[in-house]
Amino acid sequence: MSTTSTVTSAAAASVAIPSSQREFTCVDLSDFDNRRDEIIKTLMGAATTQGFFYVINHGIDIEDIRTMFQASHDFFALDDSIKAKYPIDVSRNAGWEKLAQIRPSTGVADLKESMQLGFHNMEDIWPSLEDSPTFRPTGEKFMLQCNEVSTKLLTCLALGLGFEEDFFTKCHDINKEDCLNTLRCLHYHDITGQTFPPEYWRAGAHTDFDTLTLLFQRPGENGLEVCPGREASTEFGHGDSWTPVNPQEGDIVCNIGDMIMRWSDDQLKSNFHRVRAPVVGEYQGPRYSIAYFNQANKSAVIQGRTRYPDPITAGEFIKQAMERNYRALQELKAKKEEVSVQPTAISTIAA
Ligand SMILES: O=C(O)CCC(=O)C(=O)O
Ligand SMILES: [Fe+2]
Repeated sequence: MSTTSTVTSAAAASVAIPSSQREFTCVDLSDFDNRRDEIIKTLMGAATTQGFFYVINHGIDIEDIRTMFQASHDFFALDDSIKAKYPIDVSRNAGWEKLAQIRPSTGVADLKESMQLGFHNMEDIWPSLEDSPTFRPTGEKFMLQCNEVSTKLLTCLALGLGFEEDFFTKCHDINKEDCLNTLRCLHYHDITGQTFPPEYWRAGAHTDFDTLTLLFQRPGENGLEVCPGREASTEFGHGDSWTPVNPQEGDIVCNIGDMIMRWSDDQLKSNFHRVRAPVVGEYQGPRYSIAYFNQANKSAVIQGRTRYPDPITAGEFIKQAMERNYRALQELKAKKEEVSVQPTAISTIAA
């Protein structure tokens, strides 16, 4: 398989991967209060270039991460008829979906299922203790832990950009009803022995709509790749150089999202990333990952200082991003009649 061919079609083959090795910065959060200036420097270096970095010594115990993965695994192991009791509600960006997220970079559904969880208005979406005894208590604890790490990072990003230290954290207030922070548990199905058409990915190339994503993955379950540089020269970066992101167990992979890229007048970089569908001969077993998306509260006003001085609420920002996605899918459908694109509400789920 060629690793140098240039693929420019939106439905680029997941097997033709121009790839390169890049080093990702490690942001060490240990001794946070005393090392804050050093942390800000390292973090800003990574966030203003690759937009992807590892966070270590973040304070979440590795056993807590394993416990969360186990709870996620156990939830996804339930029969679909049980999971379907908690269907995705796009207006709340919460609930369960399977083979339903279609991205404009592929035009076909990601090979995955996911369960999204928010902090408020979730009573009918958290799986009952009868259906899944561990999922809710484990998930709620884990979300608080992710929020603590996010608070440290958002504080450093605010200071690094020359804002007051609580500039971002006060807009990501999990105690407010309109908080949009979300935990997404992901399960990429076992595809052992299967070969898919080239446009199929576990997660098609995309940027996240949010401010900051914390991503957890398990050892040996790789596949995440990043294409640093929004200036990616081909459509969705498909023909550009992608780098595998393979963290050590317990490290958090963090990435900058579109919302904070605009807020920072493009200083912080939200970059394309994707998850490959492994091919026969590689490990094609299941892959589990967990993403915690920080998004500013719905009513928070995002206003840049130079390039994007026009104010926009976070709610409106996300609505516009979803509409852009929807339009892009419609255009793709019109352009490629042979690609079966059925944009449903789920095709617009955030990030
Ligand atoms: O599963 C992964 O590693 C990445 C998932 C992702 O990028 C997303 O859900 O936005
Ligand atoms: Fe993502």
